[in-house]
Amino acid sequence: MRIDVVGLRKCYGQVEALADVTLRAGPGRVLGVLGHNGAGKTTLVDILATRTLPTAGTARVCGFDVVRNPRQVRRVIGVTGQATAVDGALPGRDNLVLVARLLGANPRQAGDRAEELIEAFGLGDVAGRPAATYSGGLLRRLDLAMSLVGRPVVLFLDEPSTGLDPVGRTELWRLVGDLAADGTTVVLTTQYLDEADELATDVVVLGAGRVVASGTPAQLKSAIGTRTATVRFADDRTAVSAAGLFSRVGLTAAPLERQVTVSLAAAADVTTVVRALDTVGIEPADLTVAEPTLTDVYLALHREQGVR
Ligand SMILES: Nc1ncnc2c1ncn2[C@@H]1O[C@H](COP(=O)(O)OP(=O)(O)OP(=O)(O)O)[C@@H](O)[C@H]1O
Repeated sequence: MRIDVVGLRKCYGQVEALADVTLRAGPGRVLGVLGHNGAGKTTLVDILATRTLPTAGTARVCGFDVVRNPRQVRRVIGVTGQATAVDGALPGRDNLVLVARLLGANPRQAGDRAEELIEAFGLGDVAGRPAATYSGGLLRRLDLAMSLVGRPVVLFLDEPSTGLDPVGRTELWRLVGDLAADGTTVVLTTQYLDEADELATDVVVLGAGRVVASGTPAQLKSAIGTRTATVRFADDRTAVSAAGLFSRVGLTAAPLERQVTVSLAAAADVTTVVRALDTVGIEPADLTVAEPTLTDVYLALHREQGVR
């Protein structure tokens, strides 16, 4: 296992940031760590990245215990996120060379590694410019490249696409997907559920320092999420009366202008919707069924368990 956490607990004075967290991740997995502000995501990553010590429990990265072997842990991990490691006054190339030198490479090796990453991350045109002149997307790419200089096998990514435009996000997601395909284990902490939906092979949802749900996105969606049917009508008035009808037959329905969204919980399926309309002779203009997203899963957990 690349990441092996058992019964992890962390207290900051009276605050119990992590109560009892157990999780694992192997090579090539992208572990999405989700949870509200204060759920314990940063604390978990800080312990795994040896920035803070746990109060109890064990955490191993590539078999190295974070408390007993922090130096070995640091040698196999990369940390990236808010572009804090980038020196804006230096060109992108020099930032990469600097990191390589800090990791012990000689000038020639450092230059070679910088060129490899410049090429892999499409930074060739801007590598000679001070990083302060980069757009948000370029800066994120440089930050990610810098975290990969030492060829980490475990990479911690903190909200990697914050502030990126849709093209930048898609590009960054592709780069992360490629890393995982090459065997890197990625731990992704994010508030963006679509990001986790796109990237994560496994998800843990933290709530008040505990794991409140875990599994692959597909498992979570089928266990917790609810499919929805969206029915469109000719006009607002029909939509409102259809919504009332759905409620009377026990369906949860929300009208919005000419559209009604019906949640297809365990017992209900799309035929219940169609039959209900049929009994009163209402013709829908259109009907679509959508599979649940991670956002639906998260909101359901929030309702059921008060995930915070
Ligand atoms: N250095 C610290 N001293 C005291 N309390 C802390 C410290 N760091 C974190 N906490 C508390 O521990 C809890 C977990 O915080 P943590 O930052 O791990 O959550 P998070 O899920 O990363 O939140 P966010 O999404 O806001 O980053 C919170 O109640 C927080 O206030």
